[in-house]
Amino acid sequence: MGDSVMPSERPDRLEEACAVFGVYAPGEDVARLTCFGLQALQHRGQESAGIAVGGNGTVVAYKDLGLVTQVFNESTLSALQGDVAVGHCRYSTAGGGGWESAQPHLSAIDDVLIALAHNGTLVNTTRIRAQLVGQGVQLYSNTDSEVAAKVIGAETSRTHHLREGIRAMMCLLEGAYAMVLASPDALYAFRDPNGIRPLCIGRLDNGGWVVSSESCGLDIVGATYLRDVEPGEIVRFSAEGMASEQGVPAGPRASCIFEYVYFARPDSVLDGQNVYTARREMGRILAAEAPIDADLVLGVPDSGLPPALGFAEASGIPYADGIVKNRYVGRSFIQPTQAMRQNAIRIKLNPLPQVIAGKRLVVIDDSIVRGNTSRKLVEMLKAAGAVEVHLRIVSPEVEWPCFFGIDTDTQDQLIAANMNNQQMCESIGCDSLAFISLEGLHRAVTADHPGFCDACFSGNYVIDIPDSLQETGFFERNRVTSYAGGAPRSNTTTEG
Ligand SMILES: O=P(O)(O)OC[C@H]1O[C@H](OP(=O)(O)OP(=O)(O)O)[C@H](O)[C@@H]1O
Ligand SMILES: NC(=O)CC[C@H](N)C(=O)O
Ligand code: SF4
Ligand SMILES: [Mg+2]
Repeated sequence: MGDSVMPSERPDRLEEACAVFGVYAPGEDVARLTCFGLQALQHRGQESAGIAVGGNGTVVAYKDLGLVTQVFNESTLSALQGDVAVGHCRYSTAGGGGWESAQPHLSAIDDVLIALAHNGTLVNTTRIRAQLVGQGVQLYSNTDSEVAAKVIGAETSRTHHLREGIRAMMCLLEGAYAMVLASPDALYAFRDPNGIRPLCIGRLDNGGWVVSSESCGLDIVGATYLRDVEPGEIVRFSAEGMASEQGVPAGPRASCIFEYVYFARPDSVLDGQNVYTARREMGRILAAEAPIDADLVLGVPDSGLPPALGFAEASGIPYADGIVKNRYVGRSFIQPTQAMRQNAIRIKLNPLPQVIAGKRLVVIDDSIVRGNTSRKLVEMLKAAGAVEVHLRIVSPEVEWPCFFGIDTDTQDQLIAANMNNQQMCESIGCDSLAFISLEGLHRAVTADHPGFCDACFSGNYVIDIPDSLQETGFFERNRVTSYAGGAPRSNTTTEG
């Protein structure tokens, strides 16, 4: 295997983040609860789904390619009986898209199995994978996540303590990880030292425990939100209750700010901040930062709707439903043919000429990555009779790739990394284009901690990006440079 992050076959648009879910609840149908949790988190990844259940001295798993409801039915669920379960929905960032890369990944500790589910991307697995192979450990996929599972297995075999195995993995592997792990009799949850991807804990009425990427996963199974897993923390749920320890020291806090803009569901609360409220506030702030004279404010469904409401409130321009979304078209469920791909947005979005004809529109979307969505959308809106289309985007320009669990493409594909505002406007065909400022975005998101990752906007990566990944992600001119908004630091390290 080469680099951890797939260098080729990137998607056309911003993609998702993966979901993890875990339950410890003896006496409950833990697989069924996990299946419901995964359905609430389906927006985070649609390539594969899997559930592993621990009990009776072992762990069994079932996983396949497809959506949760395609993979699981009554008979697959009823075969998964136990006290503890972990589940996963995947959007691949490392390794291929085949069955063997689907999660959870199993690992053997002598004759006992464990199952691991991972959201995030690890940036330094190449050398560690080679070491594992050298030790005779068999890996079945080329994903970063399976390397983590096998490190935990190998280190636990050596030390005879699962927590030591998890701790060793946390010391060895760098990058973003929110993970849940099932053993035959306990559930573990742990998060990288920077807390990049989200992970929260809830409690069932009967005393069971639930862990979920987003709090909307707790809501669907009737669990009460307790708190988020802390950066570097290992939490264990078992017959002795909940026990916490610091696996590795916490580093600078860098929770993904893009979760609030696009990835997470609006009804989720991440680290104390509700996503809907943050999105509405982003719209308000953008209205103050980039005012425009227009007749109507439209949001691009779904994630553009709350900020459009905020923009309308702050600007006094009436809000209107002018774009209809086909809710049965998934994010990456049915891949269109090449010819259809050009028009993919038409499958999903359709303007309402009855509302927009003859009107000057402000159109709010969450992000522009390659610019394909906005270009097609503006064309459709003008064909439907809009006289002016002013695009307002509630994230700053995406100019840098993400190496922490999101496919934001390589720098040469990012429109804002290649064009200035006027060129983007011409390329997209809009009458004006403005993005929220980075400072404005930070002001809209007030979580219970001060630290966010905003590297895809600022180029300020909290973890050094290995040379091998820089070669696939960055422009030549941006390699081996220092940046970080006036606080220069190297973004270069040699893996290994
Ligand atoms: O500039 P681009 O490369 O086109 O990417 C940006 C678009 O990608 C996302 O939408 P997407 O259609 O993926 O999903 P959504 O329906 O959840 O908004 C995002 O909401 C933007 O609309
Ligand atoms: N989006 C994610 O979190 C991906 C998890 C993991 N890196 C994989 O590719 O399977
Ligand atoms: S680089 Fe962007 S998308 Fe990736 S973790 Fe940081 S803020 Fe989130
Ligand atoms: Mg969109």
